[in-house]
Amino acid sequence: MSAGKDHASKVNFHPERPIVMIGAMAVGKSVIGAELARMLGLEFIDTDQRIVAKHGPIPRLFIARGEHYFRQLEARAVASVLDVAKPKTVVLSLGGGAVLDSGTQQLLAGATVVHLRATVDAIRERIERTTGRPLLAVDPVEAWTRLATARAPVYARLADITIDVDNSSVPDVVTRLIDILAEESKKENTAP
Ligand SMILES: Nc1ncnc2c1ncn2[C@@H]1O[C@H](COP(=O)(O)OP(=O)(O)O)[C@@H](O)[C@H]1O
Ligand SMILES: O=C(O)C1=C[C@@H](OP(=O)(O)O)[C@@H](O)[C@H](O)C1
Ligand SMILES: [Mg+2]
Repeated sequence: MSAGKDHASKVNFHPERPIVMIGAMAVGKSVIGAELARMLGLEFIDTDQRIVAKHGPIPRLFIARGEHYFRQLEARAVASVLDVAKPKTVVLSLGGGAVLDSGTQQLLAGATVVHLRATVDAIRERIERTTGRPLLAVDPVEAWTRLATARAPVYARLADITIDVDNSSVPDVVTRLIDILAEESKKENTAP
């Protein structure tokens, strides 16, 4: 048995709704979402990965078709998972800007939404060295700060759970998150 299943069975946590990871660019939605899914024995879906698999790299899409087109693909990718009669209990990681779509915002009401939150200092190195995010192509630290600040109220409004990820390893964040999810689900199940 994997360590993941072991931990999950110890906390006896079986989610009833999809778990959706939101937050600013590079905070860890993709890697933490994937690890959370592995630990819980659930399917993992990343909307950006789905778009790239079907349409090619995001920077090229932004240049060839524009950001608006990308946002339509993104909203459709979210809807294909959440806008169905009985959404599967998957872990779904979104891109940082996906939550700006009003249809996506409505669909998130049927999910457990996890907001991963980081300060710019904690992720400065990541956004300076990585490529592949067209919105961070020029002056990444300034661009990240501007977008993260503008979107922060949306993340806060949509989140059921907010986790500060600064100075925490991926396994640490996942362990904390599973404990919180299990605790929340216990509260829901024992509520009068
Ligand atoms: N808690 C963490 N500790 C160290 N590195 C991390 C952590 N979270 C994410 N990373 C790294 O930061 C980069 C961005 O992570 P990613 O999951 O792609 O972020 P997002 O999907 O939020 O944009 C990746 O290289 C990833 O391995
Ligand atoms: O915040 C954004 O607008 C974006 C975030 C990216 O995903 P990550 O948040 O996973 O980096 C990706 O969807 C695209 O480059 C646009
Ligand atoms: Mg990602």
